[in-house]
Amino acid sequence: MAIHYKELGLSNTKELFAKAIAGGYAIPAYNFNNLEQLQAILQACVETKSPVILQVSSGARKYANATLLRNMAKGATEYVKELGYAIPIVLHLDHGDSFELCKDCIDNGFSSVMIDGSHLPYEENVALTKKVVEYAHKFDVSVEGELGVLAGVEDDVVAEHSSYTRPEEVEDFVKRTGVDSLAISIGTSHGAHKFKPEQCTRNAEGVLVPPPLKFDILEEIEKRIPGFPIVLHGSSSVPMEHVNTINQYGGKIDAAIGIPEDQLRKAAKSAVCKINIDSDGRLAMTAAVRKVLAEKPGEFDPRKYLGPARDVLKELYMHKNINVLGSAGKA
Ligand SMILES: O=C(CO)COP(=O)(O)O
Ligand SMILES: O=C[C@H](O)COP(=O)(O)O
Ligand SMILES: [Zn+2]
Ligand SMILES: [Zn+2]
Repeated sequence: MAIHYKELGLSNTKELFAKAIAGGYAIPAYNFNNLEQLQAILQACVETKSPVILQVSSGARKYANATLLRNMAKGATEYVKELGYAIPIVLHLDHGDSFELCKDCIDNGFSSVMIDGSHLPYEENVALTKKVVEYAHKFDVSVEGELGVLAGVEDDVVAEHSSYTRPEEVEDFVKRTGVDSLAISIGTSHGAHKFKPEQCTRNAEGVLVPPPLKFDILEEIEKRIPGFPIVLHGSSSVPMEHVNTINQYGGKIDAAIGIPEDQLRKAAKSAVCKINIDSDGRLAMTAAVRKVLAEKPGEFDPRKYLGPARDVLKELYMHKNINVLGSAGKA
């Protein structure tokens, strides 16, 4: 039996994106796979009064189970009320790769789906995206499409092979597919290794600074589809603090480089109204777990290491909402 997202108390992206573009901020899209990540996201967003997009990848869906996830999302809308403030919550499928997967999510309470046909030839991307939009819109579910390929996970080459979005395609794509938002490629990429050290310069403090995002392409896109909601994937900043903690306590993560916060702040002020962050949360949690386990080798109660990890994660998300995306106070 199908369940509509409104029965779960969720929102689609329509109004949230319109307000974010008009207000010059971006809505956080945070991935979750388990209870502690969900708690951290919701606590941070309630405390900062920020709307939130809960992102579920197909991998997360397999990991956590579709039925449990749907009930976690229902629980989320009740939990935020218990915490004292009913922020708008979107449940979004991240990187949907087929019509069937998108349909299954729509039938199971998702209020938004991404159909990622960016790796397909243009006409096939249009056809697949249009098919998802036609189904989704019958149920008032939002759809994110993508043009341009991000380096990294999307093409199996780490941070060197990307093809930027071609501005001359966006108007035709948006018109013919009917999508509600468009993910673009302007130099971000997935994971914790977005650039090679050789691509970076060093600032006065000796910190590696990667090449800037392609804001000229973003501007060109905005000119062609004024006021249309734009999405940035691969927007983790890879905080050195957490990478160093991981390495200090037995981990080994080399040459990790993310998107500097000032670049994201600049993007959030534009038509970019959804910013995807997953890796930073993974790093923060891993750092906290490693620290506790290293300092307390006798500890074997998962609450004693996942609890502190949840607190570090919450702090990270609060920082993003307040200081980077500008979504704090907008719920
Ligand atoms: O784009 C993302 C999820 O869709 C996450 O990107 P990061 O790997 O930079 O966190
Ligand atoms: O874009 C990818 C997201 O970070 C989700 O990653 P995942 O497929 O490992 O769950
Ligand atoms: Zn993609
Ligand atoms: Zn992504």
